[in-house]
Amino acid sequence: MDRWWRFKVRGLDCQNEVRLIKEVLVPLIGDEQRLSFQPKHGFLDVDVDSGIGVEAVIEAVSTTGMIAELITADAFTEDKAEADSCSSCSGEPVPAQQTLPDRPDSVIFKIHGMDCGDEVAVLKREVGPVVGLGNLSFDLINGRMSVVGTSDAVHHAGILKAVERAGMRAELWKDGKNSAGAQGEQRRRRIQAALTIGSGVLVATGFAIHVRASGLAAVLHESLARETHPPLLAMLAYSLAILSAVRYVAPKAILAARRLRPDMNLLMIVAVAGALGIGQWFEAATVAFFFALALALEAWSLGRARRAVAALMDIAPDTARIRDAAGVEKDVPVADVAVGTQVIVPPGGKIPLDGRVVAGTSAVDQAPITGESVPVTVTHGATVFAGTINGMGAIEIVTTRPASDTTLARIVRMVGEAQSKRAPTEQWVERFARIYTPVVMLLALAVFLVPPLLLGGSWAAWFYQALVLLVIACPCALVISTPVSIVAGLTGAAKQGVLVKGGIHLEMPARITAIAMDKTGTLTLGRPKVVELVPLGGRDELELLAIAAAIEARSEHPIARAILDAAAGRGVDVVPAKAVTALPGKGVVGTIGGREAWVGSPGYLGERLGGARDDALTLQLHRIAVAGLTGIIVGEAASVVGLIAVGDAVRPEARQVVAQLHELGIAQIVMLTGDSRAPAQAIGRDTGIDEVHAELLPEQKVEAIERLVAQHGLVAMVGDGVNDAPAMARSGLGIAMGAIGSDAAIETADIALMQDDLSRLPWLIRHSRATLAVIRQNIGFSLAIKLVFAGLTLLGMASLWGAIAADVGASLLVVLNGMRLVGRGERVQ
Ligand SMILES: Nc1ncnc2c1ncn2[C@@H]1O[C@H](COP(=O)(O)OP(=O)(O)OP(=O)(O)O)[C@@H](O)[C@H]1O
Ligand SMILES: [Zn+2]
Repeated sequence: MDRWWRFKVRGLDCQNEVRLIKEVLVPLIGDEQRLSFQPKHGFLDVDVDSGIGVEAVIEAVSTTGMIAELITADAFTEDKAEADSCSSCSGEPVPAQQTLPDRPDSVIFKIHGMDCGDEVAVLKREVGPVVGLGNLSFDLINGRMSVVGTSDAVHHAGILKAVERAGMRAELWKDGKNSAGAQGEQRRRRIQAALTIGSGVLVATGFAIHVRASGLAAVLHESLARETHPPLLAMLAYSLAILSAVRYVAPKAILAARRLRPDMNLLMIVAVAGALGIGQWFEAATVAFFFALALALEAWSLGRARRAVAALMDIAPDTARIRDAAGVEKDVPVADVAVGTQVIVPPGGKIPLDGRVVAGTSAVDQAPITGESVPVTVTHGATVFAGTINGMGAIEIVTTRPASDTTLARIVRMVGEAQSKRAPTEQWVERFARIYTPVVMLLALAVFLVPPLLLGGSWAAWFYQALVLLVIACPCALVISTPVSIVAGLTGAAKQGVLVKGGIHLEMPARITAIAMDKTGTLTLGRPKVVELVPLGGRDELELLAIAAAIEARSEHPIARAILDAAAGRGVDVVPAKAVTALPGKGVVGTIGGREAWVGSPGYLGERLGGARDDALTLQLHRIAVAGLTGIIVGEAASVVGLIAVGDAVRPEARQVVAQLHELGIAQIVMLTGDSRAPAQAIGRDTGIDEVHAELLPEQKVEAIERLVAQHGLVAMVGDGVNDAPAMARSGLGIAMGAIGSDAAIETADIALMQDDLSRLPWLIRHSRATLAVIRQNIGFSLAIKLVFAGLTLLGMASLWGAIAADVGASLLVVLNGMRLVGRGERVQ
């Protein structure tokens, strides 16, 4: 099996889809071994010898609603091409995952009534066939659904209809808070809340009348034997309570019944009807009320999570102060400010848009984005971000982004979308609930039939116990707890300047056993300086610098910047070289005055000189390496012009962070670098790194990651997200540092640390573990409550109202427990 077709499958991004594709393909080719998946990239590889044609694969995949596209007929050349293109590209690597709504050809709908994972599943079922499942993505927090590639109105109508079939209402998304739709949504929520409260009051009224007439014991479930009804007035109150409570439940229940997919709405309606059937008015009314309360609670908790994300967005002002053509200053809405507009930011004001400083100097507090409150000094040319707070100096900026696309707007959008990338525990809970509910329903049926038939129990009594079991079958607390905890965890992280791009990535840091770190810019500050100039072959220092700077003039490498700074510092006139080519991981070559010149690593020197040795040079290089510096060799044609020793300071927090990571149980911390062995090892010793891999070419970094993954399983790769993109993509979890100014880093990484500060790394691991702990507590607690009531029921000791009250109580507790994660970071610094 060495020849593969590789398909890019739109919509393939998690194990669920892998299963779907396997279901359709395995019967066609007979052997699962002939398929391999990389959900992270959306790749599906099919063995060429599996006896199936390309068309057949595409066709089969399309039946799942996803779209497969053949991208290459040979995985090996493709792998290499990918590594090459990423390592040699100087600027933007291809983002590993495209976030759907960023695509210009996508249309976004606001979906009214979409508040939980269930509804997303229904929408996928109804809308998926209309537009292709792969084109759909959901943002539960903001109630948004985006569809790729629908520009025509006919299609829109079809989508709106499909959403209606799913029992919800869609409208085109409009930015801005007060669209008619949002108001309608608010109105619906208010009505729902009012009906729920009304229902509660009516239950209490009915209860009071009922107790006065029949006594407390009779009301609370003692009256089964007697064929008495509550007083007429109490019956009226109970009926009204039930009607207002089921106003929003009944339509969903009917939908579920029609589709033969029993869900908790249907369950509740059946329980209420059953209780009425045996004359248990009080119980029927309490069940209806408490269930409405549980739904209101779910909507409220999601609303709170929504507001927490919206609060992030609110930190950017609505207006910007610009100077118009006549030179008059005026405030305009940020949405109307074009890119390239000059904006005035007063002292103490919030920066309205991303931009570059063109006048003034100030200290900017970036805490709203990075979570770090130490101000950053900005002057002419510095980049500033919407939502950050200007210090004491007035500055003027030229905007570089429209309001809808600022760094902050992207963060908010990504946190919103992160939610729809389901975490493993979330998927587990959903699968569990799908099995749990029907099983308990069957158990209820057994409880109803078995004791009266076989043991001579009373029909009415056991029918009642069966209803109790039906109520227990409702997985409310269980289903609500995980998404709420995850949204809270994502939001809490975002508030600390840690952008986690999916529920799935929020659980991973807790589980990693090894971390690979890039050296330059990650363990070191990434701002190398020229420490020493060693001219050789009769040249002087300035000649050496002039040649090196000429070659480096166009390079973006940190070493190039160091050399150019040194040249500028000594007043060297830099004439950029011609025909400059970067050799990733090795150096740079070009021509100066018609002669070839180069700058590069000792390894590259070896390549140039072939077998020839130069003892003086070797000695100098050794001396530089022992001092922990990086030796760069400058040459012209076949002769060496000199050496430049470059030093990059280790981050002050690096040592402590590595120690903390060890304490957290990360067994292996590995440094990957293109630099020479000696300086790399010096830094490794300084920081307490376990293992140093030096002199790696970019593609060797990828191989090193693959080896680590094979050895340790889940490995995180920490880098800058730009040069390290290929290695990050191969690791289980790509973490980019200092991402605030780099969109490429934000796009490629699974987790982006906005600040340029390593200490967020142990924080992230602790946060991830705290999130997992909360989720486990919640799952354990909800299941325990259910077990207790199931036991009580089998003993004939439970009551309907007790079961439902416990359910609602449990829901409330798990929601509150999950919400703790939003504010968690503020205490742990
Ligand atoms: N523009 C350049 N100028 C001079 N030397 C270079 C240049 N680019 C690469 N090199 C040489 O190649 C080596 C490896 O470069 P590479 O960019 O792979 O790693 P690095 O940035 O030094 O370290 P890290 O891998 O930790 O980021 C450098 O140490 C240097 O010796
Ligand atoms: Zn419930």
